Amino acid sequence: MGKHDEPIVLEGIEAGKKAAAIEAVNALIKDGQVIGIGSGSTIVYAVERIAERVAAEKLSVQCIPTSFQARKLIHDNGLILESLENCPVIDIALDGADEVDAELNCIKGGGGCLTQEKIIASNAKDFFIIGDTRKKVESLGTHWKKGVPIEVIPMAYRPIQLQIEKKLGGSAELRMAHRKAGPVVTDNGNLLLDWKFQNITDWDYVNGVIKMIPGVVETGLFIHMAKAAYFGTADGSVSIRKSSAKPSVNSTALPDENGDK
Ligand SMILES: O=C(CO)[C@H](O)[C@H](O)COP(=O)(O)O
Repeated sequence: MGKHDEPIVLEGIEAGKKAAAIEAVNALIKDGQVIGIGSGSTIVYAVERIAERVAAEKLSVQCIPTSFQARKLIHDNGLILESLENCPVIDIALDGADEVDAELNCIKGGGGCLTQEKIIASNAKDFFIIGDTRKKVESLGTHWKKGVPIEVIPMAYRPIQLQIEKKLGGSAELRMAHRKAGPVVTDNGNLLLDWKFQNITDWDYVNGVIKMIPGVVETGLFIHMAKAAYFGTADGSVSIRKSSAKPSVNSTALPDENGDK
């Protein structure tokens, strides 16, 4: 690929993110909902579309952020900012992902916001992923080579690194900041390890092992949490990967292959 090709490729990826975000917001957002707002670059397109629909259709929705970035996004788009204190039950959470496997298990936390993202997703009646088609894989780790993000209490980062490597192999690297000396510090004042793994098939087991290590706050493994994932391509087409799990009573109806509910 020549250097002049790169902007075209990037434009295509952005077009895919935007297509997925718009399709999901059009299909899933309804008047009166409490909405969990994820973090990253794809969610920006979703929030912009929610704001457009709120203005055009006079929708009344309340938004709960998963990060400093999401909080500012909600504010900057003129949407109503809420909290889990006031709205402990969320109707729907929308978020990006770093990778999504065939069972809708996700790696999240590339942007370092995994803990609040998981709190919001786990308190939502339905959790949906949006992303460009690079994120759609059969098994985790196919394209995403940066590892599983893990948020840890600062004083414990070194023993946690050693325990993960001893119990599960691979390498757990402390995430370092760019344009600031030292490590990345999360919105919660903690540090991040990126665990580079090999040959993992049982993600539920792995998630449990990591979570049991004292000092681990949360992992970026979102196992059996998402109801569906919307993947967009550069030409604007969107495919939906749905969970095979039985929907809950309050669950949002999904379009079928023809786009019908
Ligand atoms: O988990 C996340 C942040 O913690 C993001 O949702 C994930 O990294 C995907 O980001 P993007 O939409 O920029 O590809």
